[in-house]
Amino acid sequence: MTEPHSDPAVLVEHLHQRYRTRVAVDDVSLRVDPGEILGVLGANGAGKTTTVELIAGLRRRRAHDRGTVRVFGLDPQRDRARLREILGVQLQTATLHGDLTVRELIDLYRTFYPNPRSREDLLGLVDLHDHQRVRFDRLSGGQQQRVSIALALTGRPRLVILDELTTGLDPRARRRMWDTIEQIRDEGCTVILVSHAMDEVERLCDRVILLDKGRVIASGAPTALVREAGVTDLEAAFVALTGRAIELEEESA
Ligand SMILES: Nc1ncnc2c1ncn2[C@@H]1O[C@H](COP(=O)(O)OP(=O)(O)OP(=O)(O)O)[C@@H](O)[C@H]1O
Repeated sequence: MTEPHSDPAVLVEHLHQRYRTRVAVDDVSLRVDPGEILGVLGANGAGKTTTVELIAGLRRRRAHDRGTVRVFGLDPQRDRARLREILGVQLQTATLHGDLTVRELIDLYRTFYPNPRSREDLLGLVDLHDHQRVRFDRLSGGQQQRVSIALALTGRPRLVILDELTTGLDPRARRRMWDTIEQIRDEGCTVILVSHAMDEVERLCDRVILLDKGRVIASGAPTALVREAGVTDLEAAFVALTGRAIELEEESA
């Protein structure tokens, strides 16, 4: 592979994160180039959420947590305010004001950014025009998830981090979200996608990293990983590389 020439969107070097005695992230290094979609794969407990939350500046680092993270040159710990202007995050545990309607939530988020997407645009991206006057806490789980994706995209982020983009969405909504991700990538947005869904990763991701017990055990284009593992699809490559199916819980250390 030739060396990319542009400055990286995300550069992670020798990242470690420990919770008491448990090592969650163990010497992870990765690079995401502008406009790329990077997939982060791994079994439950592999360290995916910890890694992306460190990139997003959402986990506190202590002196013994080694390694560096840069997002468009910013340090997520030190440059929080500037990072917030260029980063959109949809996380597994989004906590939103449940008593606001979809429309009110979007309008609220639009006030946080200097050049937000229009409400109409956001409702269209996640196909929620018909539910804009419904309170968030009255929506189905899948609809709530689509709202959190819209909110992540409100500020026209340069980097968006999506944790379990389409888990729990019906097939039509999944395809719609895939189109949305391709659309924002075409607009120049860089995407990190944490996923267990191999069809989604194969369709969307330029490259993937495979985490196992906090370490990167493989990385590359989905087709290259499949070829290297000598199998026919990414799911089989995952099993060949980790020795287990992606749905299985990692045993506690
Ligand atoms: N706040 C925390 N305190 C203590 N341990 C934690 C904490 N967050 C994560 N861990 C542990 O760190 C390890 C990595 O967790 P993480 O949530 O990053 O994994 P994951 O790959 O995102 O898993 P999943 O697919 O289940 O979301 C796990 O062993 C988990 O139990």
